[in-house]
Amino acid sequence: MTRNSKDKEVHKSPSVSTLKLLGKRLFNSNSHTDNSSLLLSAEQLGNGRSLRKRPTSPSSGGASSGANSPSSSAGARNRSASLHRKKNNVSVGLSSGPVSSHKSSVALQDLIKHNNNPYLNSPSDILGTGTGIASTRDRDRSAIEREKEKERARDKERNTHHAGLPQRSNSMASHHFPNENIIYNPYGINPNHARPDTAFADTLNMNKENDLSFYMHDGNAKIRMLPLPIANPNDFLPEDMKQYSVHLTDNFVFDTDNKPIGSGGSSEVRKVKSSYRQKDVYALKKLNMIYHESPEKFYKRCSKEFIIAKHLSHNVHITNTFCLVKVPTTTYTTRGWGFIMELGVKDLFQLMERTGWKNVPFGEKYCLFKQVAQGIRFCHENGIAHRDLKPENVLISKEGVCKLTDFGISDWYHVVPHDYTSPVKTCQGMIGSPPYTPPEVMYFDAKKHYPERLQKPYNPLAMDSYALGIMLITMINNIIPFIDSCNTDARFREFELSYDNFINHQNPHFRDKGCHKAGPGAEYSLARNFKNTEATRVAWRLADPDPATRYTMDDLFEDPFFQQIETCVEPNDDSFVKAPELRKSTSISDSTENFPDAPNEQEVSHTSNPFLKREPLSTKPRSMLEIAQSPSLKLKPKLKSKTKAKSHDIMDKEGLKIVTPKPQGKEQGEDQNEDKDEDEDKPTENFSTNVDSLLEKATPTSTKVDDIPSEENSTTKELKSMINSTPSTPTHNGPTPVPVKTATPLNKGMSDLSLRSETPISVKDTSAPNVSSSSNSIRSFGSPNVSSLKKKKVIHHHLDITNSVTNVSSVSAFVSR
Ligand SMILES: Nc1ncnc2c1ncn2[C@@H]1O[C@H](COP(=O)(O)OP(=O)(O)OP(=O)(O)O)[C@@H](O)[C@H]1O
Repeated sequence: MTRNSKDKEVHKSPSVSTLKLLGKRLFNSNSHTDNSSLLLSAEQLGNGRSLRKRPTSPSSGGASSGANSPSSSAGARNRSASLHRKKNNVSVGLSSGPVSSHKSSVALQDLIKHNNNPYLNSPSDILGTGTGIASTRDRDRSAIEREKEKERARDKERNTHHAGLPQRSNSMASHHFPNENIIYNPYGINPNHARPDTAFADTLNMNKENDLSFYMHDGNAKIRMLPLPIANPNDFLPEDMKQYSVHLTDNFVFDTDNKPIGSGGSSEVRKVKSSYRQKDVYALKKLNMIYHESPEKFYKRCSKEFIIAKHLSHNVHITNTFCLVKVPTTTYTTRGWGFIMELGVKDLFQLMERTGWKNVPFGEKYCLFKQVAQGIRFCHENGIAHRDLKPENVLISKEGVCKLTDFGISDWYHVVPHDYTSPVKTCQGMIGSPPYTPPEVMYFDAKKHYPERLQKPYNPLAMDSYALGIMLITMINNIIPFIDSCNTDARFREFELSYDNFINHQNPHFRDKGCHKAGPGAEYSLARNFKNTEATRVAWRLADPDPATRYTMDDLFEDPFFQQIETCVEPNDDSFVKAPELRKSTSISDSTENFPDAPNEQEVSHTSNPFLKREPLSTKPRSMLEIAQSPSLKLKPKLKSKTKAKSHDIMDKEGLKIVTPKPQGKEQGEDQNEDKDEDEDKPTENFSTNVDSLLEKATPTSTKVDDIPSEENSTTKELKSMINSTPSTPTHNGPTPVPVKTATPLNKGMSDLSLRSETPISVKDTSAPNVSSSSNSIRSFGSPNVSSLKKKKVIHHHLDITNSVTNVSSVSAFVSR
């Protein structure tokens, strides 16, 4: 397609020139994706990109719904996509071979060692001319040396250039996984050179881990912590999601190894354990405020993400999200909110960055791809568009099952959220993570200066299809195909051109609905490594630059190649994720006394979160969605006693294992089951201090409520009154907990709420010669939980991917998760 080129004057960032520097082979062994012949010299690299973690890039205003619902940006994170991309571009110039040391504190080394995966396709390769020239490691090294000085100068310039940018967010942070051979450095900024106002930069630097002051300030001494008191999550949740416990430390403790296991633009993920069973380990996604986000916006954004994640937490391909809790300031975290989630072993990006990924058979890659597709389809069937699909947001469970995560910019996509027959709500604004963000969304990137006429409302479902296509291309090629899916990127322009060429010269019906003729062959660089024109049809149709003709998820599931991909797991398999045991309830008086002070209707009226809107109840049987339409954010006084009584009830409707406390006066130890539980698993050490007292602890930089901007005064006062009413004595000092019911499987609880798709996905997975896996021999997972996936066909070992540049630490990190 040449449409973009015509419509838009190509704007090349000055930083693009720095991309034309170094190339490095990502994988250099003979494999089905052997790219050695495509390796380019530094001059040929153009704007090649390494395989790097992609930051999520909500627009400054968020992706608002189109004409239908312009307010849907309420929950969006304010991050500058263009800015990060510019920085990304700059960073690309530093390329080097694999570096094994994870302790390097030198900025340049960090960049160098994680930039060994440039694009391998030459611009001239687009129609198979194959002019790529291998770039030797020695050449790269010498080039790197030459670049060191240049990079220092560039860093200096960047620091100056971006200082004080109004929309700077935490997503600007440069996170470094110490054990990884690719840095998560979304803006290409060396952590050690990061501008001082990147509040969460280098949070994974172990040396700074215990330095609380690091968390308290950004470079301008602006505090990025929530002001006290921290709001009660229940005040932001619909009635049927209100929680028995809202404090992390009611039922969880931090993992003693105290290592972050992941980090994103607005969060940091750590392991937490059940207070009662050491073996029950979960992920705590600690949510961070982003720049210039008011506390109220933070609460609404996070509660929306939670509600969506919880809403979807009943499918084998969705990471279960259990609770939204208050998190205290500790040596591990700053105070705030966090999600208790199912723990993933790795994310897909971390698998793909391993050197052994190139040797993963096609069949296994397609299995992963199909699992992701099934997760996406499940989201769509449940009214949600993910909108930020990328390898980093696909977790792999210890059984090797793909699970989608990060619903931070996801949204209900129907005009009437709970009415799945209502039309699709279009969106506007720049969101997502390039290059997985499709071209129609990239038109909204302010830095690209596209004419407004190109900025048209887009279909959020088509975003997910496109991202899936780019993911498949990346999985097969081992590298992302381009930096941005827009015509400012030469490689994207080449892709568009080759798409048009293929249609014009080889398959004029390629874009026709139901056309399942072969896709592009080896003469097209982004098709070559597939070695299968059926597979290229799927990848290219999903990644169709034109959203009007792009494969929908239904189209994908009708594709014969897709249908015959064999997977390890069926979409309707039970996930059987063990829900955390909640024995201790948050203070009864805390929750009851908070309710009257919850935000009033008007305060939440501008949110796009349909759960927080009061709408007339439907006459249909009440699904969770419908129930959520009338959340009692402002409880009537009579609910006080109701809530109080509720704390003694079994609250398993969210699938959480709730152990109802005994009435006052009941002796501890009366219940044999509880004793047995604790005998079986060594009780985990718990905090002796209650969360509120931790939250209320004065810190050198704690924000005074009085200091909150006037626009937030009403909310602040309400929150203050909520938390100030919290007694100093925690609930768990009260009634003795008595286990009265075992865990209710989350999927069952949720299906009882009519949230399961009416039409369960039924894909007959049969072995196909052209996608057969070389690892079809059935092997045991060796996982204690393997029995829980009884229906699963164990045919792949998705986690068994070697990494020749892995150091000891990374191996242990891999195993320990
Ligand atoms: N439940 C989990 N178990 C294990 N690791 C996780 C879990 N959730 C997240 N992670 C890790 O943390 C990373 C960041 O998580 P996530 O994407 O949810 O954060 P975010 O702040 O929303 O990021 P983004 O910048 O993409 O919006 C993930 O890529 C993954 O590596």
